[in-house]
This record gives sequence, C-alpha cells and structure tokens, in this order.
Amino acid sequence: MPDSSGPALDVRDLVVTGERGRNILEIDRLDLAPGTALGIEGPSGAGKSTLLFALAGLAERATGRVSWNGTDLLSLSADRRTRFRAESIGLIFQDFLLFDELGPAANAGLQSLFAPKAKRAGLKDRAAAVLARLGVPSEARTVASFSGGERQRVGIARALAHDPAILLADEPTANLHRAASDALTDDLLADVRERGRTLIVVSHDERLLSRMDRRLRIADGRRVA
Ligand SMILES: Nc1ncnc2c1ncn2[C@@H]1O[C@H](COP(=O)(O)OP(=O)(O)OP(=O)(O)O)[C@@H](O)[C@H]1O
Repeated sequence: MPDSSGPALDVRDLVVTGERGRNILEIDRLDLAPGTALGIEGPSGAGKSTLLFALAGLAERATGRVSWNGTDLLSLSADRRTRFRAESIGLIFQDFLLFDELGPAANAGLQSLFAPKAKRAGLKDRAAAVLARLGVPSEARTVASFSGGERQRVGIARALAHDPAILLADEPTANLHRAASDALTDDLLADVRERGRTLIVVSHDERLLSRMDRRLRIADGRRVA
C-alpha cells in the first residue's frame, strides 16, 4: 500500500559553486511528488553528481533550498543534516567505501552497529535479503577479493538495508551484468510503486532511465527543457 507520508522534494534557487567560485550547478526549481522515480541524465561534467550530492545535503558551497517534506537540508546544522540523512536517505555512490576486512553481510549491515537495538535484526535481515536478491557471493570471505560489480552490489545492499524513504543513486547499474541490473531496477521500482519511496538516479543507462516516471536532463549545470 503506498505510503503517502513519504517525502516530497522541493528545490528552489539551488546554486552550488566550485572551489574557485564558479557556479557549477544552478537549478531554479525542481518539485517531486512522493512515490516518484526520477532519472537524471546529461553529458559528462554536466553537474549530475553535484546535484545528487546537493539533494543529500552533502554539497559544500550550496545555497538555496533543498527541502524534503518540509525539512530544508541547507538550513539545518551539520549534525541535524547528518541525522536526517542517516534516517531517511540511502546513498548509492560510485566509491563503495567498503571495509575490506569485513565480509559482504557485515559490510551491508554496517548500520546495525549504530541502530537502536529494536531495529538491528530487521536491518541485518534486509541487508541479507538484498545481497541474496542481487546474487552476491555468500561464502565467508572478505570483500577485499570481490570484483568491482560485487563490491557495488554490497554497497547497494548497505544503502537499502535501513529501508530509506529517499534513495539517491549515482550510476547504480554501471558495473552490473544484465540480470543483476534488471533485478536491482525491479526492486528499486517496487519500493517506489508499492511503498511510496522516492528514487532519484543519475545514469547513462537507457534501459534504466526508460523505466523512470520522469527524466531530467542537465547540461552545463542547468536544466535542459
Ligand atoms: N569542488 C569543485 N570545484 C570546482 N569544480 C568542480 C567541483 N566539483 C565538481 N566540479 C566540476 O563541476 C562539473 C560538474 O561535475 P559533476 O561531477 O557533477 O558532473 P557529472 O555530470 O556527474 O559528470 P560525469 O557524468 O562525468 O560523472 C565538472 O566540470 C566538474 O569538474
């Protein structure tokens, strides 16, 4: 059953500047209803990853408004922003930041170390379910010897383990073979359709983009009509 209390995105006059003060992203307005899947596309260097970072409240030198269901990330203190992210946002980014000395289940269920006791078992179960669904090797070895695609899937399982209301993904299918890519897309969209989750993906993968509800093209740091 759709969860209509999920977050809606409201971006106004978002400007992100680079280290030398140049505007690398300018988005006047972006609204997203709860339960929507948005694909972001555009040429290399267009500002897609910068936008995703800004939507997670991770962009340095960002001004304007990035509001999720009435909470403007840019006006929160760094601590509160971190807390909001931990509770509500799942991030699938390119460098997977795995702990090489841990196995896939421990990496994917990492947040259980910090979660309230009542949530730990559910988090580990969900991490294990996503790993299995994406076909990650389950034998007891550390991820140090995993391939790029396997590491990516462990990172994805970690992002999904705490069941976030908002999922932001940068090229989530880039290193995946067709079957894993399709399974991941199906799972992400099931969360959107059945549970009112909000999904935003940056991708060059037409197969993935074509399944999104909306698409946003960016070039030179701006929306293209
Ligand atoms: N901190 C920074 N200071 C200055 N310029 C930056 C900074 N971060 C990113 N840029 C520049 O801003 C532009 C947008 O970068 P971004 O990574 O968002 O592009 P992208 O659309 O995700 O590209 P790709 O598809 O190649 O990953 C690029 O020209 C990049 O070099």
